Amino acid sequence: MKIAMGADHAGFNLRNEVKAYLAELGHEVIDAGTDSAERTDYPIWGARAAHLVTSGECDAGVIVCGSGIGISIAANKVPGARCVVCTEPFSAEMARRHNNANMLAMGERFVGVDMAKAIVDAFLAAEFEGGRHAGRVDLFGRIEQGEQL
Ligand SMILES: O=C(CO)[C@H](O)[C@H](O)[C@H](O)COP(=O)(O)O
Repeated sequence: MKIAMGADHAGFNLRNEVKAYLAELGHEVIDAGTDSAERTDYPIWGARAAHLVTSGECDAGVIVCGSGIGISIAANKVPGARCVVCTEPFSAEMARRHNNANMLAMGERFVGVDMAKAIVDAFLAAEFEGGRHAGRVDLFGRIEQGEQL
């Protein structure tokens, strides 16, 4: 798969670990930055990674900040992004299966490297189930269009 990555300073080290892991697994990583551990603003990197996914350039995104929260909020402001913050693998699996999540966010201050790898594994292995979930995911798009459901 082609995977977009992004991180702020607080997610920089974990982003690098996960980036190397994804490459080991044979995935192609497009890194939206940041490029150093210098303090920066997470919305920039969450949005840049999200645009790589929603434009179709990448198949999925993995983004990291201190908690995963701020950068996921930023990613979800980009129409078409469905980003979830996960601290354990089962949430990552369910986010794919039921919500067709296309981006995963994690917090370097919350999860260690081994847990992050397990979360990524679960996220990438799971597939959207469609069926009753498809209409609900379609509603996300209608909300983005400004429709009041
Ligand atoms: O956005 C966050 C919290 O929702 C991230 O954890 C940021 O990485 C964090 O806020 C950065 O904090 P810092 O004190 O500037 O390192």
